[in-house]
Formats: sequence, structure tokens, C-alpha cells
Amino acid sequence: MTSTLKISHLTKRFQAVEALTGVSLAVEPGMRVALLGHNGAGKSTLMKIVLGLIPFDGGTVEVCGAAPGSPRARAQVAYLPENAAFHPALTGEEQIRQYLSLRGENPRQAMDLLARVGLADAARRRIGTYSKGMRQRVGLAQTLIGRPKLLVLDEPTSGLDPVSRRDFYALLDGLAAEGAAILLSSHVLTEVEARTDRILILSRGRLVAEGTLADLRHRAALPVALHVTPANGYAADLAAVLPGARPGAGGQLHLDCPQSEKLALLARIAGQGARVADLDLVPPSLEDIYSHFSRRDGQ
Ligand SMILES: Nc1ncnc2c1ncn2[C@@H]1O[C@H](COP(=O)(O)OP(=O)(O)OP(=O)(O)O)[C@@H](O)[C@H]1O
Repeated sequence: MTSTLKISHLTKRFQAVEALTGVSLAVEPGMRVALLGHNGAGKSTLMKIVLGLIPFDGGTVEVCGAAPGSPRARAQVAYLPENAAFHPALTGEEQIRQYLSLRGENPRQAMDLLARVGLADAARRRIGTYSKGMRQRVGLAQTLIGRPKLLVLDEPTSGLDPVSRRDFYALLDGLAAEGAAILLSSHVLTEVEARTDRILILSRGRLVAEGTLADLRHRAALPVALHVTPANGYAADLAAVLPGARPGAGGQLHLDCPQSEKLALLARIAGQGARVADLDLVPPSLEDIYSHFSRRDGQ
């Protein structure tokens, strides 16, 4: 399969700052990729290079088989900045019609595009009356002009409430299902965990981890947390057979266990039979995994 976006050994320097160092990655059609990293990690720089807005110093970048910023690449890429700004006096329909005209497309598509992002009913209201979530949808409608093959979304859900976020990701799911590749940056790890196929972690301009959440979880090999609730009167007995268990609220016992010892420990707990009232097993969250990888170089 031809990658929609292919980056090899990309390097970018701003005077003394090495913003990107040897970054290589590929995004395939229909893939939803999350770009994570601390402030200053290089996410925006990477996006700007993909969009052809700034030059790079070394390596290669191919956007839909073309050079970033070339007419062929620009025709197939769409960008949604973190805070998309629109003219408050225009209606959603007028704004999208204007963008369609600028792109040389038929302005009559505006209502269809707005309907796709759930704004059909509000299309004839001024954007000044829209909520932040609705404005982001106008932004997404604008990115859909010309059926782009790659969507670059810079923190697209920042400032949105949980329901608007969920709706926004549902729209992205639909676009990915139609074959669009999506590269988005986010600081909200829980939503990325559930709604993307691949995770890239940048730290000080270097790609320190890349893969599915399962890959990263496996590679990080972080301990699993176990919360054991003893049956009435058996707390001391269980604590005796679970060395290292820490007492917690409600009489629970907490344990951290290396992945390699998880099954043996579960068998030991199961062997306690009715002395155990309940057991919760909590795998490392994306936040734990993110901290593990992004702190490796001392950040
Ligand atoms: N035009 C510029 N001139 C000088 N340094 C820059 C410029 N643009 C970015 N940098 C530096 O390059 C590094 C990467 O910045 P970048 O904006 O890509 O990070 P980011 O991961 O997008 O951060 P954030 O999450 O805060 O948006 C930072 O050290 C930043 O200060």
C-alpha cells in the first residue's frame, strides 16, 4: 500500500534549537494517528513541514507522493488549526461557500458539507452565535472540501466538552473509514487512547515511541496494578499471602506486579477462594506509557 504520508530522517533546526531530529514515520490511508508530546516537543513544527508552510533541513517528506507544499500535495491535504477562526458575521453556509469558491469548487456543496458535520440546522445562523464545538465543526467542514486524502488536525478537540469531543471523533471515524488518513495532535490522552489506531510520541524533537497502544504497552513493560478486596474477616490472611501488598481504602489491598509475574500472582489470588471478595486488574494507562517514553531522555 502507498503511504499517504511518508517521512524519513527528518531534521529541522531553528537557530540553536534542534526542533526535529531524525524523525521517520508513515501514515497509511484510513489510519488515525495521534501525535503526542510535551509543549515544545516538535509537533507543530512537524505539521507545518507536512503542510509545506516551513522548509526543513534534512531527510525526505512525501505527501500523497508529492513534495510538501507543492500544488499536488496541497490539493490533497487539509489542515485544521487548534482555534479555527471565522468571520462572526457570516453564516456557516456563507463561510463554507466562500472557502469553496477560493478552492475553485462549486459553492453549492456548502450545505452538504455542513450536513456531514451535523450543522445543517445551524447553517443559516451567524457563526458569532455558534458554540466552540460548532465552530470546530465549521473548521472540519472546511477541511473536507475537495475530499482530502490527509487531514492534519492540530489539537482539534481542545476546549470542547466531552460530548462534542465524542461527536468530533465519530466524524473522524467516518472519514477514516472512507480512506482519509488523519494525523492529529492532542494533549488529551484518554480520548486518543480510544479513538486512534497508532500513537507517535515525540520528545525534544525525537520520535521516542511509535505503535498501537498494545505495542507501546508491551514495549514499556510497566507493572499492572491489582486491587484485591478481602472477604469479611480475611484481610490479615490475604495480606500474609500477598507480600508487598499495601492496605488501601475500604480494606482493599493494592499490589503492583511486573507483566511477567501477572498470571502467577492471579493464580495465587484465585487459590485463596472465598477469602477474596473481589479483584480489579488495572493495566497501565496511556498516561503512564506516555510518561515512561517521554521522560526517557530526562524531560
Ligand atoms: N519559528 C521558530 N523560531 C525559533 N524556534 C522555534 C520556532 N518554532 C518553533 N521553535 C522551537 O522549536 C521547538 C518545537 O516547537 P513546536 O512548536 O513544534 O512544539 P509543539 O510540540 O508543537 O509544542 P506545543 O504543544 O506547545 O504546541 C520548540 O523548542 C520551539 O521553541
